[in-house]
Amino acid sequence: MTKVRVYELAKELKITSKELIEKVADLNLDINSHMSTVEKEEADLIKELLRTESDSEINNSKNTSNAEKEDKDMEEKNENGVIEIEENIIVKDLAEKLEVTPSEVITKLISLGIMANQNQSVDFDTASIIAEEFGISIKKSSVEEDDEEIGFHLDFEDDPKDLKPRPPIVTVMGHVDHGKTSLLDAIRKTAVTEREAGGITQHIGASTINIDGEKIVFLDTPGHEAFTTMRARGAQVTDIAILVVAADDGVMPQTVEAINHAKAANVPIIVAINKMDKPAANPDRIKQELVEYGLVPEDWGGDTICVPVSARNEEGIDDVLEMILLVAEMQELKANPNRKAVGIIVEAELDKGRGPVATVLVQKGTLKVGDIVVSGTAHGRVRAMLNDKGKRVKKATPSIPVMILGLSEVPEAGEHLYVVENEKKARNYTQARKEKIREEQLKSSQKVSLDDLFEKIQLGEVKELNVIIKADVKGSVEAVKQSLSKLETDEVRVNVIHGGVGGITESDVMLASASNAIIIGFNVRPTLTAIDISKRESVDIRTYRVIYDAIEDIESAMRGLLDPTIEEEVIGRAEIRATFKVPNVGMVAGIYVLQGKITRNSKIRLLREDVVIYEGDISSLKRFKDDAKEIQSGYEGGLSLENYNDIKEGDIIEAYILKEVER
Ligand SMILES: Nc1nc2c(ncn2[C@@H]2O[C@H](COP(=O)(O)OP(=O)(O)OP(=O)(O)O)[C@@H](O)[C@H]2O)c(=O)[nH]1
Repeated sequence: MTKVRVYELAKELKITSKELIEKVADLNLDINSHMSTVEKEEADLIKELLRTESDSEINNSKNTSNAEKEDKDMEEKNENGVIEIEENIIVKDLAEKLEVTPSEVITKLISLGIMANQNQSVDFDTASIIAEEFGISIKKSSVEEDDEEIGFHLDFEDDPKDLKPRPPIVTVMGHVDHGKTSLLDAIRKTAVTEREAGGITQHIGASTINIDGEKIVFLDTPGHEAFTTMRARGAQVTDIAILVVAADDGVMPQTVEAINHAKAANVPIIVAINKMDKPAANPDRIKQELVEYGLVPEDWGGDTICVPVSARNEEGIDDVLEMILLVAEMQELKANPNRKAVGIIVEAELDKGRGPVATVLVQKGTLKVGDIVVSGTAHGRVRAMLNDKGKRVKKATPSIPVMILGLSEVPEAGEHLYVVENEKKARNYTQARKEKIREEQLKSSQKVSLDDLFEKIQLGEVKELNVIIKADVKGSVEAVKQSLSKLETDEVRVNVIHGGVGGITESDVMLASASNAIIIGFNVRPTLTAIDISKRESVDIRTYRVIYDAIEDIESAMRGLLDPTIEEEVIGRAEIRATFKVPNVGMVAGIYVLQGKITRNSKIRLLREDVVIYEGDISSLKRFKDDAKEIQSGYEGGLSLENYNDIKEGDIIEAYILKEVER
């Protein structure tokens, strides 16, 4: 093996032999005079070592500012001072993480008998021994997946062996007045007495109750709206849905909506048959009705748990809680509490004194005071956390809701919250999110619409066309459902996910958005908020007067044969505030324009509770006594319809024009 004399090496390095011997004294190489020899391999390493040393001296003399250094410190270490490194790490990078020079690392490596230069990699075990030598602990960083959206590493899959059971998160849904709020109250009361310590419940959007040492988390906002809003943002927090049905009333439109929302989200349903104290209570009838919607009670051979309760008398509450725990157990709800936290915002607002506050349901990991977090375009350091009893807490484990203080702005409900390593990353993330939002506003959404259905089918992006049907009468809903289910081509089939009677509401639009569905209305119209939201969420709403037209449109769209058509554009809405009978004219409406404008030439629809009762033309439009071409929003006027007199106070006039559109 080739050997190299010390003096030759020193000469090459432009130092004296004595200096060389001093510099490598730590390496225990058994060299003491200029005539000593080292192996060629050792000589190379010494060269490397001394060169990197002089490099880093130059670097150090550049004098990094304190602020920069602090930033860097935060970047590398999490709050416990533990540094995360990958499975294999390049010596130079390891030195940087440990904040030492590469030569210091190489020296330690040589003393371990490992000959590696600064560009070679060492494995985790070696790195951890080296780190220990410098009094620093390191841990293996998990392989993180790209945050699909903007290429940030914010979340990662957990190793199944790290998962621990977590409490279930429950949402209470049901029809108006069937007792959702009362049931939640009764549950809280029961739980409070059982604990014997009555903390005053704070409204933070979700609450935790304790049953014999087991926790259950309830979302405070009953109803499926909040549930669907979150799902539309890609966040599913609910593990179990409690469907409240009043025993004296039965399955009602919102009960059906709730069933369909829960089914669309694949969330198990426990039915609470409420108001059992009422003489008219008839649980068997309720069960019969539930069967029609695919919920077959257990005692009838199905798998839907039905619990009779009286929220008013606090009866049956324990059974509900027991069933929740049972269903939760079957679901095997688990999360890894020992990692950077990921959560979902369930509520957020701007508090006058405290600034932006947000309630987070932790999904994975443990959220701690001091953590640096991002959520949508908001970021910040968690300054304080309050639990649902209003008590300050230092940490929150999976499923536990906490209100956090310290965000830069109010995040949106349904948005994810991630803990990140440092403020720099947090700022970069929110910046990227803001750019992404801008981009999204520019390009149209990916949601399905009849216009691009065929294209999406061809690209293989759509295999099922999800449809929501709303109509003025139940018969139409059924008729359309049946005709639509028959429409099927080789590539695509129609799937009616919800059908109901009444106008198209915000809740329908959110369900459509969450399920990538289109909405079809018969003789009904969307409410103003539903229109706004459909625009924001890019949900395609089609309204028809004749069932045949709808079937034909969808069929054509499925086959890519949708004609270039005439499309309507709604230009405004007005409310009828008074009606007058005018001799020789008929009924005249005193109107107030709510939105947009009404023009003399526009076509109109007369709506009563979002149901279309007449479609036609305007025969006269007036401002005070004069004929008017148009009336703008915020102004009053008079209007009469051509050949139609059945108008009432509170009716809505929707004005629209027809435009030819190219596809
Ligand atoms: N008799 C009887 N009445 C009940 C029971 N549960 C609720 N109620 C009554 O039913 C009415 C509606 O109850 P809520 O709890 O407000 O119903 P909800 O479903 O939350 O109603 P919304 O929030 O309006 O959708 C109230 O007058 C309650 O007092 C019950 O078990 N028995």
